[in-house]
Amino acid sequence: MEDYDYLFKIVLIGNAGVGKTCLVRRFTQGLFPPGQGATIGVDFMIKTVEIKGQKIKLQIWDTAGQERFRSITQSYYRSANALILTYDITCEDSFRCLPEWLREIEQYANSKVVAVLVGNKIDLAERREVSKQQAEEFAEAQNMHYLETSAKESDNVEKLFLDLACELIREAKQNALVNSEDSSMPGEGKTISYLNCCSFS
Ligand SMILES: Nc1nc2c(ncn2[C@@H]2O[C@H](COP(=O)(O)OP(=O)(O)OP(=O)(O)O)[C@@H](O)[C@H]2O)c(=O)[nH]1
Repeated sequence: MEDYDYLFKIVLIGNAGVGKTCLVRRFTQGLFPPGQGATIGVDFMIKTVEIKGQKIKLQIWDTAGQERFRSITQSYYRSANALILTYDITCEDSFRCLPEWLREIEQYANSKVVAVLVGNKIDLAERREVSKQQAEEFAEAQNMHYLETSAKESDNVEKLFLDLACELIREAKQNALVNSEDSSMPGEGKTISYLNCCSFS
Protein backbone atom coordinates (compact mmCIF):
# COMPACT_ATOMS: atom_id res chain seq x y z
CA MET A 1 0.00 0.00 0.00
CA GLU A 2 1.18 3.54 -0.81
CA ASP A 3 2.25 5.65 2.17
CA TYR A 4 0.96 8.88 0.62
CA ASP A 5 -2.24 10.33 -0.83
CA TYR A 6 -0.65 12.26 -3.69
CA LEU A 7 2.69 12.11 -5.46
CA PHE A 8 3.80 15.18 -7.42
CA LYS A 9 6.90 15.78 -9.48
CA ILE A 10 8.33 19.29 -9.28
CA VAL A 11 11.22 20.39 -11.51
CA LEU A 12 13.34 23.50 -10.91
CA ILE A 13 14.75 25.27 -13.94
CA GLY A 14 16.52 28.58 -14.63
CA ASN A 15 19.95 30.04 -15.30
CA ALA A 16 23.06 28.73 -13.55
CA GLY A 17 23.73 30.28 -10.16
CA VAL A 18 20.24 31.65 -9.44
CA GLY A 19 19.91 29.41 -6.37
CA LYS A 20 17.86 26.38 -7.46
CA THR A 21 19.91 23.89 -5.45
CA CYS A 22 19.88 26.14 -2.39
CA LEU A 23 16.08 26.45 -2.56
CA VAL A 24 15.73 22.67 -2.72
CA ARG A 25 18.21 22.08 0.09
CA ARG A 26 16.54 24.74 2.26
CA PHE A 27 13.14 23.12 1.79
CA THR A 28 14.13 19.47 2.03
CA GLN A 29 16.93 19.69 4.61
CA GLY A 30 16.37 23.05 6.28
CA LEU A 31 19.86 24.31 5.52
CA PHE A 32 21.73 26.76 3.32
CA PRO A 33 24.72 24.85 1.98
CA PRO A 34 28.03 26.72 2.18
CA GLY A 35 30.01 26.88 -1.07
CA GLN A 36 27.34 25.17 -3.15
CA GLY A 37 28.91 23.94 -6.43
CA ALA A 38 27.14 23.90 -9.80
CA THR A 39 24.71 21.03 -10.39
CA ILE A 40 25.90 18.43 -12.86
CA GLY A 41 22.97 17.20 -14.93
CA VAL A 42 20.06 16.59 -12.57
CA ASP A 43 19.70 15.99 -8.84
CA PHE A 44 16.74 14.53 -7.01
CA MET A 45 15.20 14.86 -3.53
CA ILE A 46 12.03 13.75 -1.83
CA LYS A 47 10.02 15.49 0.85
CA THR A 48 6.70 14.37 2.24
CA VAL A 49 4.44 17.06 3.65
CA GLU A 50 1.06 16.91 5.31
CA ILE A 51 -1.66 19.27 4.16
CA LYS A 52 -5.06 19.12 5.79
CA GLY A 53 -4.46 15.57 6.95
CA GLN A 54 -3.29 14.32 3.56
CA LYS A 55 0.21 13.03 2.89
CA ILE A 56 1.76 14.64 -0.16
CA LYS A 57 4.98 13.21 -1.48
CA LEU A 58 6.99 15.74 -3.44
CA GLN A 59 9.62 14.47 -5.84
CA ILE A 60 11.84 17.47 -6.44
CA TRP A 61 14.18 17.50 -9.42
CA ASP A 62 16.94 20.12 -9.40
CA THR A 63 18.35 20.69 -12.88
CA ALA A 64 21.66 22.20 -13.94
CA GLY A 65 21.32 25.72 -15.34
CA GLN A 66 24.40 25.46 -17.50
CA GLU A 67 23.64 25.35 -21.22
CA ARG A 68 25.79 22.25 -21.79
CA PHE A 69 23.38 20.10 -19.74
CA ARG A 70 20.26 21.32 -21.52
CA SER A 71 19.63 18.15 -23.52
CA ILE A 72 19.70 16.07 -20.31
CA THR A 73 17.52 18.44 -18.30
CA GLN A 74 14.89 18.85 -21.03
CA SER A 75 14.03 15.18 -20.79
CA TYR A 76 12.82 15.74 -17.21
CA TYR A 77 10.22 18.38 -18.13
CA ARG A 78 7.71 16.06 -19.79
CA SER A 79 6.51 14.24 -16.69
CA ALA A 80 6.65 17.26 -14.37
CA ASN A 81 3.43 18.26 -12.60
CA ALA A 82 4.99 21.62 -11.76
CA LEU A 83 7.93 23.72 -12.89
CA ILE A 84 9.62 26.31 -10.73
CA LEU A 85 11.25 28.81 -13.08
CA THR A 86 13.84 30.64 -11.03
CA TYR A 87 15.83 33.81 -11.63
CA ASP A 88 18.07 35.90 -9.39
CA ILE A 89 16.70 39.36 -8.49
CA THR A 90 20.29 40.68 -8.39
CA CYS A 91 21.07 39.46 -11.91
CA GLU A 92 19.11 41.11 -14.71
CA ASP A 93 20.58 38.68 -17.18
CA SER A 94 18.85 35.77 -15.45
CA PHE A 95 15.55 37.67 -15.81
CA ARG A 96 16.18 38.52 -19.47
CA CYS A 97 16.65 34.81 -20.20
CA LEU A 98 13.13 33.96 -18.98
CA PRO A 99 11.49 34.05 -22.45
CA GLU A 100 14.05 31.48 -23.56
CA TRP A 101 13.07 29.25 -20.62
CA LEU A 102 9.40 29.70 -21.45
CA ARG A 103 10.08 28.47 -24.97
CA GLU A 104 11.72 25.40 -23.45
CA ILE A 105 8.65 24.82 -21.26
CA GLU A 106 6.34 25.16 -24.25
CA GLN A 107 8.42 22.75 -26.25
CA TYR A 108 9.18 20.05 -23.69
CA ALA A 109 6.69 20.23 -20.82
CA ASN A 110 3.17 18.90 -20.54
CA SER A 111 0.63 21.57 -21.55
CA LYS A 112 -1.08 21.17 -18.16
CA VAL A 113 2.05 21.82 -16.13
CA VAL A 114 1.71 24.34 -13.28
CA ALA A 115 4.47 26.92 -13.65
CA VAL A 116 5.64 29.30 -10.92
CA LEU A 117 8.09 32.17 -11.40
CA VAL A 118 10.48 32.69 -8.50
CA GLY A 119 12.78 35.66 -7.91
CA ASN A 120 15.42 34.40 -5.48
CA LYS A 121 18.05 36.13 -3.26
CA ILE A 122 15.80 38.84 -1.77
CA ASP A 123 18.21 39.03 1.18
CA LEU A 124 20.44 40.94 -1.26
CA ALA A 125 17.88 43.74 -1.66
CA GLU A 126 20.56 46.43 -1.99
CA ARG A 127 21.85 44.70 -5.13
CA ARG A 128 18.43 44.25 -6.73
CA GLU A 129 18.45 44.66 -10.52
CA VAL A 130 14.90 43.48 -11.28
CA SER A 131 11.98 45.26 -9.60
CA LYS A 132 9.17 43.28 -8.06
CA GLN A 133 6.67 45.12 -10.25
CA GLN A 134 8.58 44.23 -13.42
CA ALA A 135 8.58 40.56 -12.45
CA GLU A 136 4.93 40.56 -11.38
CA GLU A 137 3.90 42.06 -14.71
CA PHE A 138 5.94 39.48 -16.57
CA ALA A 139 4.42 36.63 -14.56
CA GLU A 140 0.90 37.95 -15.00
CA ALA A 141 1.36 38.22 -18.76
CA GLN A 142 2.47 34.59 -18.77
CA ASN A 143 -0.34 33.47 -16.50
CA MET A 144 2.12 32.31 -13.86
CA HIS A 145 2.20 32.70 -10.10
CA TYR A 146 5.06 34.84 -8.79
CA LEU A 147 6.93 34.66 -5.52
CA GLU A 148 10.16 36.20 -4.20
CA THR A 149 12.36 34.06 -1.98
CA SER A 150 15.60 33.87 -0.11
CA ALA A 151 17.08 30.41 0.22
CA LYS A 152 19.69 31.95 2.50
CA GLU A 153 17.25 33.53 4.96
CA SER A 154 14.55 30.93 4.40
CA ASP A 155 12.09 33.59 3.21
CA ASN A 156 9.04 32.21 1.43
CA VAL A 157 10.71 28.88 0.68
CA GLU A 158 8.20 26.70 2.56
CA LYS A 159 5.40 28.85 1.19
CA LEU A 160 6.64 28.26 -2.34
CA PHE A 161 6.54 24.48 -2.10
CA LEU A 162 3.44 24.23 0.08
CA ASP A 163 1.38 26.62 -2.05
CA LEU A 164 2.47 24.64 -5.08
CA ALA A 165 1.42 21.39 -3.41
CA CYS A 166 -2.00 22.91 -2.65
CA GLU A 167 -2.37 24.03 -6.25
CA LEU A 168 -1.44 20.57 -7.49
CA ILE A 169 -3.99 18.95 -5.16
CA ARG A 170 -6.65 21.31 -6.52
CA GLU A 171 -5.67 20.43 -10.09
CA ALA A 172 -5.69 16.71 -9.33
CA LYS A 173 -9.13 16.94 -7.76
CA GLN A 174 -10.42 18.96 -10.68
CA ASN A 175 -9.09 16.40 -13.15
CA ALA A 176 -10.61 13.59 -11.13
CA LEU A 177 -13.88 15.47 -11.21
CA VAL A 178 -13.74 15.95 -14.98
CA ASN A 179 -12.90 12.27 -15.45
CA SER A 180 -15.67 11.15 -13.13
CA GLU A 181 -18.12 13.45 -14.92
CA ASP A 182 -17.26 11.69 -18.16
CA SER A 183 -18.26 8.34 -16.76
CA SER A 184 -20.69 9.21 -14.00
CA MET A 185 -24.39 8.62 -13.78
CA PRO A 186 -26.52 11.77 -13.95
CA GLY A 187 -26.25 13.72 -10.70
CA GLU A 188 -23.12 11.92 -9.56
CA GLY A 189 -19.69 13.43 -9.02
CA LYS A 190 -20.83 17.00 -9.57
CA THR A 191 -19.50 18.61 -6.43
CA ILE A 192 -16.07 18.94 -4.94
CA SER A 193 -14.91 20.94 -1.96
CA TYR A 194 -11.56 22.62 -2.56
CA LEU A 195 -9.00 22.64 0.20
CA ASN A 196 -8.65 26.38 -0.18
CA CYS A 197 -5.72 26.14 2.23
CA CYS A 198 -3.18 28.41 0.66
CA SER A 199 -2.52 30.65 -2.28
CA PHE A 200 0.45 32.37 -3.90
CA SER A 201 -0.90 35.87 -3.50
N1 LIG B 1 22.61 35.72 -0.84
C1 LIG B 1 22.06 34.61 -1.34
N2 LIG B 1 22.80 33.75 -2.04
C2 LIG B 1 22.20 32.65 -2.55
C3 LIG B 1 20.82 32.37 -2.35
N3 LIG B 1 20.53 31.22 -2.98
C4 LIG B 1 21.67 30.78 -3.52
N4 LIG B 1 22.69 31.63 -3.27
C5 LIG B 1 24.08 31.52 -3.70
O1 LIG B 1 24.11 31.52 -5.12
C6 LIG B 1 25.09 30.62 -5.61
C7 LIG B 1 24.46 29.61 -6.57
O2 LIG B 1 23.51 28.81 -5.84
P1 LIG B 1 23.02 27.39 -6.42
O3 LIG B 1 21.91 26.94 -5.55
O4 LIG B 1 24.15 26.47 -6.62
O5 LIG B 1 22.48 27.84 -7.85
P2 LIG B 1 21.86 26.91 -8.99
O6 LIG B 1 20.77 27.69 -9.61
O7 LIG B 1 21.48 25.57 -8.43
O8 LIG B 1 23.08 26.76 -9.99
P3 LIG B 1 23.35 25.56 -11.08
O9 LIG B 1 23.39 24.28 -10.32
O10 LIG B 1 24.67 25.91 -11.70
O11 LIG B 1 22.22 25.63 -12.07
C8 LIG B 1 25.73 29.96 -4.39
O12 LIG B 1 26.93 30.66 -4.11
C9 LIG B 1 24.73 30.19 -3.27
O13 LIG B 1 25.33 30.30 -2.01
C10 LIG B 1 20.04 33.31 -1.59
O14 LIG B 1 18.84 33.19 -1.36
N5 LIG B 1 20.72 34.41 -1.12
